[in-house]
Amino acid sequence: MLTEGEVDTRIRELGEQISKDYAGENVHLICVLKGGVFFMCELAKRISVPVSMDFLSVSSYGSGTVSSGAVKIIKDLDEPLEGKNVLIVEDIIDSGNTLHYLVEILYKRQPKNIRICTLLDKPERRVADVHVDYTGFVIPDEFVVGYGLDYDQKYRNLPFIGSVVFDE
Ligand SMILES: O=P(O)(O)OC[C@H]1O[C@H](OP(=O)(O)OP(=O)(O)O)[C@H](O)[C@@H]1O
Ligand SMILES: Nc1nc2[nH]cnc2c(=O)[nH]1
Repeated sequence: MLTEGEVDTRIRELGEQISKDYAGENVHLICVLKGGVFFMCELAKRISVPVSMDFLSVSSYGSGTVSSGAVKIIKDLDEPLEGKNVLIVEDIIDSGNTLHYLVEILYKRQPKNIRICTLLDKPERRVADVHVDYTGFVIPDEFVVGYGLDYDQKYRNLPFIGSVVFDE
């Protein structure tokens, strides 16, 4: 769907935009594991203001076989967020549930502000409201892998974004 060159060029552009927007400030990048890790590392290299980084992992609350959409933190951040310019870095926003609930949880830690940067956005699938500040690419409703995104924990290491064709 997207070549390595297209992704790299877009990440460079996002880094430039973020560096302008945070000029004179620090930015605290938060990676949502595992998928966000490749994008965050590449993005961090393209940001010219001082950067700090932290990592968390979430899982969804299930109720029977149906998920409520809400998430819980299963690996928390190492550092407090109070007074920081927080930029959450994600590989993809799909239903929006992960970020909708995560932002709600993290705001309680009194950051100066929280913004969201995602490499990919599938707006057609949105069910929860999320304000996205930086988007790499808006993509159609197809299942994608690569650049951190997995299929059954595989293909995260592909340096491009591929669309998976499932057999009928
Ligand atoms: O907008 P949503 O519908 O909530 O989906 C987006 C979330 O799904 C993916 O994570 P996943 O749960 O696959 O975990 P992973 O990053 O460890 O693969 C992705 O990295 C986002 O965190
Ligand atoms: N790997 C992968 N994970 C997702 N999570 C939400 N949408 C997707 C997708 O298209 N691919």
